[in-house]
Amino acid sequence: MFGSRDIGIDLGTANTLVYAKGKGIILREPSVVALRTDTKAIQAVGNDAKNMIGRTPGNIVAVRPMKDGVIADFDTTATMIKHFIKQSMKNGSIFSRKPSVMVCVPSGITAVEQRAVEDATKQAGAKEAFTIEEPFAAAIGANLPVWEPTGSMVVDIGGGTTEVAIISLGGIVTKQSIRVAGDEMDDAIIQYVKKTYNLMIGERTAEMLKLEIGSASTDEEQPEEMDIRGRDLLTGLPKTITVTAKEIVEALKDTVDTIIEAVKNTLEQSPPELAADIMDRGIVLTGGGALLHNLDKVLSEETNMPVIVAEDPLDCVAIGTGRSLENIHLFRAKAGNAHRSSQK
Ligand SMILES: Nc1ncnc2c1ncn2[C@@H]1O[C@H](COP(=O)(O)OP(=O)(O)OP(=O)(O)O)[C@@H](O)[C@H]1O
Repeated sequence: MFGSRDIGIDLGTANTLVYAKGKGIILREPSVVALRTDTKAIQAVGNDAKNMIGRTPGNIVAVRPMKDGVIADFDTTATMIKHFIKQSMKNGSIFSRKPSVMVCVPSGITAVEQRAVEDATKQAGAKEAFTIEEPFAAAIGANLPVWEPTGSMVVDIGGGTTEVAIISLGGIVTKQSIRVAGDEMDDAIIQYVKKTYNLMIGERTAEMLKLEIGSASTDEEQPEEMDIRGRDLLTGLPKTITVTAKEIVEALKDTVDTIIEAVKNTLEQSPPELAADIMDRGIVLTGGGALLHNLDKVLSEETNMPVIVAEDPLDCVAIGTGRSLENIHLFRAKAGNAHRSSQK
């Protein structure tokens, strides 16, 4: 049973979300931690820390401990998980007993890292902790019939990773995880502006360009252009330039092509029956990257499949993680099996 105080945590490379049954999303913060470089003491977590990115004095760094879709810095990740669990307990004031917690992790993490996330979650006050793979949680959150004998395909485009999976009968049949997603798009924009205009811009400006005028292909609906500020690499002085939507399409082309390639590869590995199911139901996009203008259209043209952007794509993983607790007995059984086989 999914108790009313149990929670699901989407431990994303860009954002961490906490979902509680009956309450919905009770916390949504960037996965960022600000630390002192000398003592490693935590200065800020979440929104407060994100505002410090690129603006910290020498003795403070704002880090994204999960930046590349894996846990790059475990201790900081553990501190972050604890901070968010404690904050949700305070916010929601719904935990009169210790909750069971399901944490969604990138599918590329190792068994050791998985165990470490579970330990950190327990240390933060959970009665029991489990992990779920990101594309599986995304599919549950997007209302796909994951437990049925029918093929569902989900493409979760987050900050650090794009996870593509075909699911049937409660399991992932075939999957691919690439470290190309929203962050890589921001990076591509930084490189484009640097090369074309000799202008250095920060990550946040690049992300703003992507959100405001970014697109996977050109069309009239998108705003035409946007003014941005950066540092002129020739003079060293601040400068403003105007970037057009067409230029951002060009900057994002390689990243978009890589994502399309991953989707095609996964489809190629799919058993034919499941491919036929997907043809009927369509490919479902989740994660913030799913919101890139025209990405669904381009992907549909390239695969000849219907492509649907899930409702609330940024929340699918968190919602699915929370809902998976309704089948907590299956996770308990799996954890028991893993424990027994490690003792053999
Ligand atoms: N409208 C939009 N257009 C394009 N990209 C967007 C849009 N809104 C958000 N994003 C991007 O989505 C990414 C964050 O998505 P999400 O919160 O799903 O990632 P995450 O779950 O934290 O990461 P991961 O799945 O890699 O662990 C960021 O790169 C952000 O810039």
